[in-house]
Amino acid sequence: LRKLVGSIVSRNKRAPYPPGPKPKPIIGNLLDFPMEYSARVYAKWGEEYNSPIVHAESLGNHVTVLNKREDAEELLEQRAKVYSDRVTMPIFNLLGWEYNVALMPYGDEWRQHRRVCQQNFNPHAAQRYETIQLDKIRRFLKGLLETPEDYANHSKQFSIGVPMAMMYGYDIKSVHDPVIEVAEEGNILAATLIVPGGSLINAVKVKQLTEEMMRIPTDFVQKSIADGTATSSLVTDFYEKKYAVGSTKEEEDIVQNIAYTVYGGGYIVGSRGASDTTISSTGTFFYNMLMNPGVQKKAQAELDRVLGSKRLPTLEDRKSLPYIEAIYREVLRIRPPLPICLPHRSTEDDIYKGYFIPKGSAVIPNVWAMTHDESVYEEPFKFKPERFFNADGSLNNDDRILAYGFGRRVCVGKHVASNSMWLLIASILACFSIEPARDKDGKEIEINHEYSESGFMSRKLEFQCSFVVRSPDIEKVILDPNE
Ligand code: HEM
Repeated sequence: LRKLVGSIVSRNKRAPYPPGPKPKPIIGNLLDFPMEYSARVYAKWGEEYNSPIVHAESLGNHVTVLNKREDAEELLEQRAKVYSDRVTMPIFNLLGWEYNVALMPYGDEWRQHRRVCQQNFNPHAAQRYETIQLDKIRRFLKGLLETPEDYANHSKQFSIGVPMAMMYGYDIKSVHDPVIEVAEEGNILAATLIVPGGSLINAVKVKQLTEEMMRIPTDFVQKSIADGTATSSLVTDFYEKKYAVGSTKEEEDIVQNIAYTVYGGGYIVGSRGASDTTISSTGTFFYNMLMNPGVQKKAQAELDRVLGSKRLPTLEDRKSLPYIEAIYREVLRIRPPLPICLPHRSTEDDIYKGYFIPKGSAVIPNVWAMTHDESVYEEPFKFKPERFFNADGSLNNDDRILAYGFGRRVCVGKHVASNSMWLLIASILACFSIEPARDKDGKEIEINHEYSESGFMSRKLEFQCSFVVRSPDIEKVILDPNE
C-alpha cells in the first residue's frame, strides 16, 4: 500500500518535501550543505524550520535528515526494507573502495558479507577477541607508564593494533609500522580528492595504496602460516581451513574484504573503519576524565572495591562495575565518533508524517542531535554518567548506544567495539589518574578543548595531560613479565 501511495503522490507531487533551507535556482542547496560540524548545522535547521525532519537538495540529490530518535527508528528499522541502501559514487570503484562492506549497496553481495561479519562479531564470537584486547591494553598501559606524553600515539597503536591482530594476527609494534604509514598516506590523499584539480592522479595513487593495504597483511598471513608462526585471526583461520579442506574464490574474497574494511580500508571519507572510531572515543574519554576528576574518583572507588589493586579488569568483571558501564555509555553519548552516522539511502518513494521522501534520498540519522535531545538527556553538554542510573542506584535501561547506528546497517562490530572500549576505560582508570599537565615551573598547562568535525568523523584535538600511576602495586601488575 505504501508503495502505491508513494507512487501516486510522487506523480502528483502532492506531499511536500520536509522543510529546509530554500533552494537556489539550478544549484539548489549546494551552498547550504555544511562542510564542518554538520550535525550541529542540521540540528539548527530543525529548530529554524520547526521540524525534526529536514530536507535539502542539490542537482537532483536529495538529503533527508532525521534529528529525532523515534523517526530514525521508524524509518531505518520499521521500514528497513526501503532504507538500508548506501549512497555510492562512481569514484568509489576508481579508488578501490567497492570492497568496503560499509559502502556496499544493499543487495546480495552486501548480505553475504554481513552474514560472515555476524558469524564472527556476534556477542558470543566477540568474546574470542578478549585475549587480543587484553594484550593490547597491557601494551597501552605500559606505554602510558614509560612515555605518558606520547599518549596519543599509544592510543593510535592500540586502536589500529586490535583490529590488525583480530583480522590478520599481525602485531603492530609502533606507530611507524608500514601498515599504519600506508593507511595514513592514503587517508591524506583521499582527503585531497574533494579539492578540484589533480584528483584523478590522486585517485590512481589511492587505489594503489588501497591495494597495498590489502597486500601487506595478506602476504604476512601467508608467510606466517608457511613458517608456522601464525596466530589465530579471521584471515589466518580462513587460510588454514582453505589449505586443509579447500574454499571458493568467493569465500576468500568475502573474508579479505571484511578484514580490509575493519582494519581501515576505504577511509569512508576520512574515517578508517574500526580504528578511527576507537581513537575518537579514546580521545573523548581522556578529555572528559581530565575535566571531571570527581567522576574518576567515583570510578576508581568502584574499581578498587571490586578488583582490589593487584589485578587488571577482564570482561568477567563487567556486570560488577556499573559506574564504568555508565562512563562507557556517556563517552559515546557526548561525542559520538560518527555524529551523523553513515548516511543510509532509500530505494523507494515514501511518505512519512505527511512528507515526501523520494527514492534515492540520502537519509541521515543525526545521532549527535539525538544524544543531545534535552527532553531525553538533561544538560546534554555535561559529562554525567549518573544520568544512566535509576533512583535506587541500579543502572537504567537506556543501554542502546545510538552511536552504532540503525537497522540492518547498524555497526556489525558493536559488540567487539563495546568490549574494547569498556576494557580500556576500566583498565586505565584502575591504573592511572588523569591530571592536568604542568610546565617546568609547576603551572598547569592550558587544556585544548577543541574538536575537529569534518567529513563524517569527530576527533578530539590533542591536548596535554599527565598520567599518574595510582600505586606501586598496580605498577608491578602492569610491568609483570609473566603476563
Ligand atoms: C566505538 C567504535 C565504533 C563505532 C562508534 C562504530 C560506529 C559505526 C556506525 C555509526 C556505522 C554505520 C551504522 C549505520 O549505517 O546505521 C558502522 C558501520 C560498520 N561498522 Fe562500526 N563502529 C565502531 C567500531 C567497529 C568495529 C570494532 C568493527 C569491526 C569489528 C566495526 C565494523 C563495522 C562495519 C563492517 C560496518 C558496516 C555495516 C554495514 O554497512 O552493513 N565497527 N559503525
